[in-house]
Amino acid sequence: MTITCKLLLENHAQDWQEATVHPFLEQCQLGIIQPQQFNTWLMQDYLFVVEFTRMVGRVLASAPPEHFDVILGGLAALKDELNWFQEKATQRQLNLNIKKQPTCREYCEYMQSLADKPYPVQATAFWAIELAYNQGWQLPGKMPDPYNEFAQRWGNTDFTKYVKLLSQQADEVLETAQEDIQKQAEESFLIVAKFEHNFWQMAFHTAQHESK
Ligand SMILES: Cc1ncc(CN)c(N)n1
Repeated sequence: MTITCKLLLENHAQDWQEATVHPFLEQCQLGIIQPQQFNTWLMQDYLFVVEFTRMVGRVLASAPPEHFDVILGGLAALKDELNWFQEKATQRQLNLNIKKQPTCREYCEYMQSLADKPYPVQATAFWAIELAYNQGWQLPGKMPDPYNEFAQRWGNTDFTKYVKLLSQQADEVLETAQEDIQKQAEESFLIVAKFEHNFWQMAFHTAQHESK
C-alpha cells in the first residue's frame, strides 16, 4: 500500500501528538512561560531556521520543476522569517551569535543528512517540519501578547494552505516511489516528530544561565 501524509499521521498519532502538543506551547497560551524558556526557544529556533533554509534550498535542487513554485514561495517566506527573528531578538536584547544546544545541533545535522536521500524522503521531511509548527502553534488556541504574534506566524490560515500544498507534493512523489523509499520517508517522519518533541523539551527545561 502506498504511504501518504495522511496515513503517516494516522499510523503514528502518538508520536505526532508528542511533537505538537507540549507544556511549552500550553504555557505560552496561558501567558505563564518564563522569559528564559521563551528566549532559549527563540534563539535556538533562529539557528534552526538558518539551517532549515539551507535544507529547503537543497530540497529545491532535488525537486521536479512542477514543484518549484511552492518551494520558492517557502524560501521567500523563510527570508522574511529570518529577518523577523532578528528583529524579535533585538527587541528582547538577545544575542543570536551563540552556540547551538545539542538538540538543535543534532536536528540541524539530520537536516543536512537529508541531502543524500531521494526526493520523496526530503519532501516528506519538509512537509512534516512545517506541519509540526503549523499545528503546534495553532492547536492551543488564541495566545496572549506577546506570544500571539508567534502563534500567528505559523498558525495562520495561509501557512496551513502552504503546508497542505507541501503534503500534496510529497504524496504525489510517494505514490510512485519504491517500497524502500516509502519506508525511508516513514522513518524521516518519525525522526522529525522525535526532534520536534526534543526541541520543545530543550527550551522548556532550559536553565537560567543557558538562556543568554
Ligand atoms: C524546530 C522547528 N520546527 C519547525 C519549524 C518551522 N519551520 C521551526 N521554525 N522550528
